[in-house]
Amino acid sequence: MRQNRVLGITGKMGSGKSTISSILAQSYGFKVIDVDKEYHTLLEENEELKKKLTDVFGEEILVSGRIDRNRLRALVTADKSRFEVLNKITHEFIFERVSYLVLEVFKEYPTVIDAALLFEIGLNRLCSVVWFVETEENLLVDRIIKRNGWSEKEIKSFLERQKVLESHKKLANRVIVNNFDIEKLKSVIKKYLKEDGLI
Ligand SMILES: CC(C)(COP(=O)(O)OP(=O)(O)OC[C@H]1O[C@@H](n2cnc3c(N)ncnc32)[C@H](O)[C@@H]1O)[C@@H](O)C(=O)NCCC(=O)NCCS
Ligand SMILES: Nc1ncnc2c1ncn2[C@@H]1O[C@H](COP(=O)(O)OP(=O)(O)OP(=O)(O)O)[C@@H](O)[C@H]1O
Repeated sequence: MRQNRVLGITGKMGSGKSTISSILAQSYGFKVIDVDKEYHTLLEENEELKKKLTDVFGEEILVSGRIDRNRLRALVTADKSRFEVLNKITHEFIFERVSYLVLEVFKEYPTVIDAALLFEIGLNRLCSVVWFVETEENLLVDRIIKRNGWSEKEIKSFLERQKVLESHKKLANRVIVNNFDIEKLKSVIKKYLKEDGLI
């Protein structure tokens, strides 16, 4: 299933995956698959997924017939086992969608898969190289508060869920440290792209 020039970028929420993906798109012509966005589209458009989620979590996750992610988030952050059920249902759909994009839609292009849960979902199987992005915890929480406006409880719940990602660091081909400014990040990206034969 492996292809050339499919770069997986993973790491915790707010670590800088999207920032790196944008640099790769703008400066090096990569196509970007933002897995969170693809999943949000699936929630809007995939009737089978919607039905499975409402069967399990109830009609209370719907607002005007659409899945409301705020309601879903409140429901699962309050209960770990529900988070696991949510993952089990959604990851199958996500894998199918991203595989289609990589293997069909973007097959002629260098492509980035941006996903916090790259290894959990098994998307690493589509990648030729995987980079793990790492940012100091206090910088990370500040950036998420600024960007998402979430409560500290919600952030902690997600970061707790993402502790498992630390063990994925050793599964990646590289660790990118993103504690510095954007210019530093750009120069590191250029170096690693060359070394990994991606440009
Ligand atoms: C919990 C939900 C409802 C929250 O939705 P919301 O729009 O508020 O957040 P969003 O989807 O933008 O995710 C925010 C951040 O949390 C990360 N994240 C999302 N789901 C999970 C999860 N199950 N475990 C750990 N981190 C997650 C995302 O990668 C992102 O960094 C939603 O994320 C969800 O249904 N997740 C399950 C599907 C999934 O695993 N998506 C991640 C694909 S990488
Ligand atoms: N080197 C940096 N210097 C300053 N700000 C940065 C740097 N890298 C990323 N940021 C900022 O930190 C925030 C989080 O970065 P980004 O959105 O790229 O993370 P992410 O890993 O894609 O997060 P998520 O998985 O939640 O989507 C953004 O507001 C981004 O602009």
